[in-house]
Amino acid sequence: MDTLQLLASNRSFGGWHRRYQHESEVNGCTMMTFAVFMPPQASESNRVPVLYWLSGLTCTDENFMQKAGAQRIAAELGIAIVAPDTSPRGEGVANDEGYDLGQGAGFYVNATQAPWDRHYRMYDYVTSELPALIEANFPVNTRRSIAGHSMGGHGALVCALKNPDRYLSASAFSPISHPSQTPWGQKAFTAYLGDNQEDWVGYDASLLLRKVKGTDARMPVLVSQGLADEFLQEQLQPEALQEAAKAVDYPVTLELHEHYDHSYYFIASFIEQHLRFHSRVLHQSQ
Ligand SMILES: N[C@@H](CCC(=O)N[C@@H](CSC=O)C(=O)NCC(=O)O)C(=O)O
Repeated sequence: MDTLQLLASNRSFGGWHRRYQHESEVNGCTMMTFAVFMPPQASESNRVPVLYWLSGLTCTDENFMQKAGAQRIAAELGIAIVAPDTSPRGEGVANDEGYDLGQGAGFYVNATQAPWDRHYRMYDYVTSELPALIEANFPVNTRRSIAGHSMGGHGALVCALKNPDRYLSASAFSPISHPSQTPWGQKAFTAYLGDNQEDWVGYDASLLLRKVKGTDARMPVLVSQGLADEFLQEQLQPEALQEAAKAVDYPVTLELHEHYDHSYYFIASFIEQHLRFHSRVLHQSQ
């Protein structure tokens, strides 16, 4: 545990919410931050499964933990939740004036373009470095699922689709479903990955889905989308994901909810459903 610096500790529903800072090798950053909710069932003799949560633009590890209201159900279900920051941060880490690029907007990709390629390797961080750190330092097992919101909902889908051996299920609230065709995604991918759109394919969930072959491993995917979401048409386009899933017969369930917007009020309303969805798979006997 000596590589982890404890920033905060709060008792919550019989378990613990804790924030940590550590040095990230893949991001070349001394101040990566993440939060963990450890349910009361967790112990060295009862290691629990983990849901990784990826947040959206402008977020840190704190938005989900403070606003989603996930702890009560995670405590009941015996699931740990790990919420990383949305980018590397600190002096010397490239940034942009816009809220949708740079610190707070890492898009969960490995950047290939200067100046971003020095620190922005959030895909490797989320799929490899962070799980290894969590599994070495906390009473968890290797049963993992992944979920997120907006930029993070899309990140969760990409991480899951590219690593069907590492995750058992995936879910997303209001994901940026087809980022290579929508403004937030195009801005970020151009900066992080360059102008050649062929280099974007591996980070676009709708395009990745279309590459799934009949014999490839599949996992259950749940997507929740509010119909009053202010970003729905311009940025999110869940129909692209739905059509791609249909084309390759992938088990994606898209649920549309009237009157709900893009905010954490929506996430808080349906997080219990998402946690129970993941729990069924995470606790399935092996
Ligand atoms: N212009 C807004 C945009 C930021 C925003 O809406 N962020 C969402 C995620 S959007 C997609 O990734 C968010 O989760 N915000 C944090 C929160 O706690 O609600 C702005 O700058 O506010």
